[in-house]
Amino acid sequence: MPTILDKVGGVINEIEGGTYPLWIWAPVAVLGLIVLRWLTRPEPYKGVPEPPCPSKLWGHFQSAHVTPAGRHWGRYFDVYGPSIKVNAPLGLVTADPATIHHVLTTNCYSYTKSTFTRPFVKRLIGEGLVWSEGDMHKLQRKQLVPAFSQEAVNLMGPIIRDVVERCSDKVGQLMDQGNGIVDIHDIVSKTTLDVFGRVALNLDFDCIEDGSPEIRRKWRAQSNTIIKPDGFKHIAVLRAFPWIANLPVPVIQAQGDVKAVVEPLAGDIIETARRNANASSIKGNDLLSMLLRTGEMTGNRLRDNISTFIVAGFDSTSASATWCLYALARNQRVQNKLREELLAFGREPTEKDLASMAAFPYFDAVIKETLRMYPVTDAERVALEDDVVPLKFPITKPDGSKITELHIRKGDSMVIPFICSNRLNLVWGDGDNFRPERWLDEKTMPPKDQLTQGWSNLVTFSEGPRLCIGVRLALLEMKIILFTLLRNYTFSLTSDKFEVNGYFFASLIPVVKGHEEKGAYMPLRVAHYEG
Ligand code: HEM
Repeated sequence: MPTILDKVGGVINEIEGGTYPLWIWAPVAVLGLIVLRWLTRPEPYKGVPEPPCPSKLWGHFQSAHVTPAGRHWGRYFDVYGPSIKVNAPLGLVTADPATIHHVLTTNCYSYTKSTFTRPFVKRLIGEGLVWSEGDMHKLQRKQLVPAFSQEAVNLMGPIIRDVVERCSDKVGQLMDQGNGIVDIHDIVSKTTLDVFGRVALNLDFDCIEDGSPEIRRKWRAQSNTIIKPDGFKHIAVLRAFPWIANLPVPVIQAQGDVKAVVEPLAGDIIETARRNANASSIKGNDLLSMLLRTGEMTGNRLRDNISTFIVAGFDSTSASATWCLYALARNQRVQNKLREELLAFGREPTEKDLASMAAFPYFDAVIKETLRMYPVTDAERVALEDDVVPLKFPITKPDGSKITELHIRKGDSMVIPFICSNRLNLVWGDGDNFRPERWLDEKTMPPKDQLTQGWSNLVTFSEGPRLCIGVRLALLEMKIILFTLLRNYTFSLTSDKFEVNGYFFASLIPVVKGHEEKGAYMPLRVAHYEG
């Protein structure tokens, strides 16, 4: 009985007027079908404006990398609106709130981190919550969420205060040693690393007193390698050929160095706890103790998540607090007004006071404005299936008609630069201005339907099922750091010409003009607050 393949082969043989064996015509037919499908595929993101490409060789990579964070895409959004299209592998670059909501919330599990981002995340922090996708993510999230409830986070308050008091004392010493100039980025990042040692593992890294040099040196080395002007080449090559991520190239594998230090520490503690105690007798308000008590997550998964919390939590929180102190140093009026409010409170605020912020309207506004202006990360996604995404801001075609939604094909990628979304001039009017007052009067805020739907209508902590799990912890820690330092010290710029720009690598790294060789650096003039 002739099969369908024999029949197709027969037809081809008839057309060709010859007789070809199956092993010749079958691959030719399959290849032909693939080429035909490829040639007739619909154009990705049809109708979306495509700004000129700055480099034939590097596309937008080089310019986006060497331009301070947000400015490369931001200036296109000012001209073309918040949806633009660029060459693969980036695809759609969007700050449109409706698209963002659809991708991050409504249809979150139909979009995954890209083939570039996932191996990078795995090397950096392991196969924990940030790395996981789909059902695995839902399960891990369910197991971990109780450890990040407001109640659980409030219990971490005393640990954070203890470390931050040490930080405040150290700032005084550094001030004396450095003629009043202190690298705020360095001391705040040591502080948050110490906080995370304690709140994640109940372990004292003692970074404030220059302990645990290995973790600090490795983190600094890897971020400073990537933010160098030619660091984009590593990223561009990895994006084009994601399989390279597995090669034993030092600059690539260095991205796993911090995990390599943290993981054995977490692994040892988990193993000791498993051997020595029954779960209910484990004491401590740190994340590991809490998770060991619930017993829902064990072994390597638990270890990878503890390592995830440290790496995802310490640098993002430290960068946010550092940018806040910088913004206050640039805006003395705001700093004075804020300090007045903090001192007027008259007693030590409890964790509850800090969580509600009802007593601190201006502090609340300053924190929101900092996290609007300086979101420390952004997102990339790849569609797992064909989809249609809505646009809040329709695209006007040359013939005057409007595009109100975009057709996405399986495999299409997109970039969501959070910093541009939070500063979109179309929405905020003066997106690049640090103006906490905008949060104090709802009438001066943009309409809600033009904003994203994450924490405080910002996308800083993402939104939807993958909203940052550590948001409450990050906010409490930031508030304790700022409250403590502003009560004791004043901060100002070192000179009128001081210029600092942010560059992305795992967080928003401050780089000072004229001191680029130092990498991450934020020198500020610090003095005791005399009252
Ligand atoms: C100001 C500080 C912080 C900012 C701005 C921030 C921002 C973010 C953002 C934007 C995401 C989503 C990433 C994505 O899906 O592509 C995220 C996820 C995450 N963050 Fe944070 N984060 C901060 C602090 C923290 C802290 C303190 C922790 C502590 C453990 C933490 C742990 C995580 C984890 C585990 C995820 C993955 C959540 C999931 O996929 O379900 N973050 N964070």
